[in-house]
Amino acid sequence: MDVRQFVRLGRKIVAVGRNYRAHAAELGNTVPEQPMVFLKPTSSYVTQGRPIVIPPRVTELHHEVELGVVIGKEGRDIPKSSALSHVAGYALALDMTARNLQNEAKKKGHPWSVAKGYDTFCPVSDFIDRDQLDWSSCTLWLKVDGQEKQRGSTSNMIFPIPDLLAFISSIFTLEPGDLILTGTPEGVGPVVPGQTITAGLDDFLEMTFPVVGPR
Ligand SMILES: CC(=O)CC(=O)C(=O)O
Ligand SMILES: [Mg+2]
Repeated sequence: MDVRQFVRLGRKIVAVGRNYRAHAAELGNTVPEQPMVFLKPTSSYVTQGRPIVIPPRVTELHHEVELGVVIGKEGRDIPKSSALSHVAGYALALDMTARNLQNEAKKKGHPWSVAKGYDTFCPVSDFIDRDQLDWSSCTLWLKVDGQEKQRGSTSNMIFPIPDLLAFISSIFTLEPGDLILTGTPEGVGPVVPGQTITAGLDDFLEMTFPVVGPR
């Protein structure tokens, strides 16, 4: 299985919010008592070689670098103890967020689908086989025009991957090709047309996406 397959197969993108204390704090949010889950459409996928597009209504587009978990085996009500056997591998992903629209939605108690769901709002790296990565302690980093904005270790997740898969599969059947976004560490911030985002996992993987304005 490689990234083309999970993008093609990808039935769901299930994202988790506020899974790092320092990120919840930087946006003035409380830490959730159970994983906070939302969906992004698979039409938001974009792979390297294509740009992230800022839509006209979006006045503040934020980067959120996240570890993505690619599901390899179907499961429902998966116990934590066997959750990792459902993982085919990983991908680095950006949960691009229209923060102005998310802030409006939060005030009104509306869902985040619009703020999180535009085309190109889920840039992803190549697929990483599960044997190649220690998911429990890898470093996610992100630079804008070469300047570091985010750096955090997956060891700081409030809900680690087995807990996330157990919780999410109590709601949705997890299917091969699903991508789980595991939340972002601190340092989120805006990007504007003309900038370039580079993000990586330790010095093991790197991906680059230019940012462009409305088309
Ligand atoms: C405030 C958010 O957008 C939550 C989120 O997506 C996260 O990664 O945390
Ligand atoms: Mg996020």
